[in-house]
Amino acid sequence: SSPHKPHYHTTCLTTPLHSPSNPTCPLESDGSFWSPTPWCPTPSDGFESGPPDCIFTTPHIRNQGLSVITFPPLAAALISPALDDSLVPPSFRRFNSSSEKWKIAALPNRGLGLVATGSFKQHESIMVGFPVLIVRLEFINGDRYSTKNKRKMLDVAVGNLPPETRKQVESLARSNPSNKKDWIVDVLRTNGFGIEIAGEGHLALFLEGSRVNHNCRPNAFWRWVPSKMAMEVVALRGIGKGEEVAHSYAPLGYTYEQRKAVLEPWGFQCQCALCSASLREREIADGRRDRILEIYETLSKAAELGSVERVDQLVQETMLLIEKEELQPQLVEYYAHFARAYIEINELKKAREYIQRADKMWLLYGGEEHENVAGMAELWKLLEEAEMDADDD
Ligand SMILES: C[S@@+](CC[C@H](N)C(=O)[O-])C[C@H]1O[C@@H](n2cnc3c(N)ncnc32)[C@H](O)[C@@H]1O
Repeated sequence: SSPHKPHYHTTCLTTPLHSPSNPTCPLESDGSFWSPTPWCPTPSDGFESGPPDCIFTTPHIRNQGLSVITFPPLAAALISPALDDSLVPPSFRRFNSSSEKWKIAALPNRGLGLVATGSFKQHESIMVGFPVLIVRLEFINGDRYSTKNKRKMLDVAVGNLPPETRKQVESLARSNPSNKKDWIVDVLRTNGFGIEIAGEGHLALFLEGSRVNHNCRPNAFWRWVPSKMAMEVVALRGIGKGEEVAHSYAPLGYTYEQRKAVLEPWGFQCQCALCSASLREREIADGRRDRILEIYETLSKAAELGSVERVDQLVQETMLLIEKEELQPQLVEYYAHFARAYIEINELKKAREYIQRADKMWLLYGGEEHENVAGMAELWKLLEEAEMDADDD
């Protein structure tokens, strides 16, 4: 058989997404898959106690290779559902360049970015990308490793990648990082996407996906699809040919100051339309955003007081503010919140309607593997219990 063909047990392919590890999964020690053999620091490398983060590389996956620095069971949980390229549906393999409707182009004041070369409908998939480097967040941010050791391990992880991939990773480096020696940490901090593997935070680097710039009123969002080991950029609204595709690096709904604070690590002055609007316009937007949050908190109080009219009013006000601020993706959380309030005041028909809407939106935005499958199941259970109680009365 081909030396590049991964060896795997089919049981690994059914590893539940968020189970920390599958004891039948052989990947942790499977040298025929990881190449070179995974490397783990020991006390002689200055590493003290606890489970070490190891370096895993698979040089051929998805035609570009992947290096991972994390705990061994997490490396197995990351890769096992997505091991076999042939099991990945065509839409999740590398797009054939003739079918791509985007290009990477130079843009004023923000380096390179993604530009639509065709139009996209709302919720259409724009780009699918696979990670080339994934690093456990606490490996970078924590102090279990010295700066020197972190640098050494990151250099090895990148050095293990095929030359073409390595070159592309290097091209993501800024020309003026504050510390040139830590270029790869800088690349990860300014280009990495936060993903979770079995509940643990990691930074994932994508070659093309990392070129998507920030906009506070984005026309796109991205999601991590664990079973395909892929990130997908999806249109939030219709996008026309020639438009820049941008997502928000900051959580949607933040005020100007909050955005400024979270965007700080990227080291750029946000000049999106919302941030460079007049002070008056910014204050209006911030006022609405603050009010949305205030209602979120007030809603359960109104429900506690049992006032249906008040809950109705607050729900309507939130919907209006969300529309004005173009924060529709946030509705997914608000629908669930409205439903909880309506359950509390026994308005079960309304509660059911909002749970249905939340369910639909989670699927729309998060896909089948969205991060709140358990949360939604719990909400449905809550409703069904309330409905049974009501029937008993
Ligand atoms: C993930 S990269 C995006 C691709 C980047 N423009 C490039 O040329 O590789 C993030 C960096 O892009 C720049 N950037 C992204 N969005 C921006 C914006 N709205 N305004 C100015 N610079 C931006 C910043 O330098 C930021 O650190």
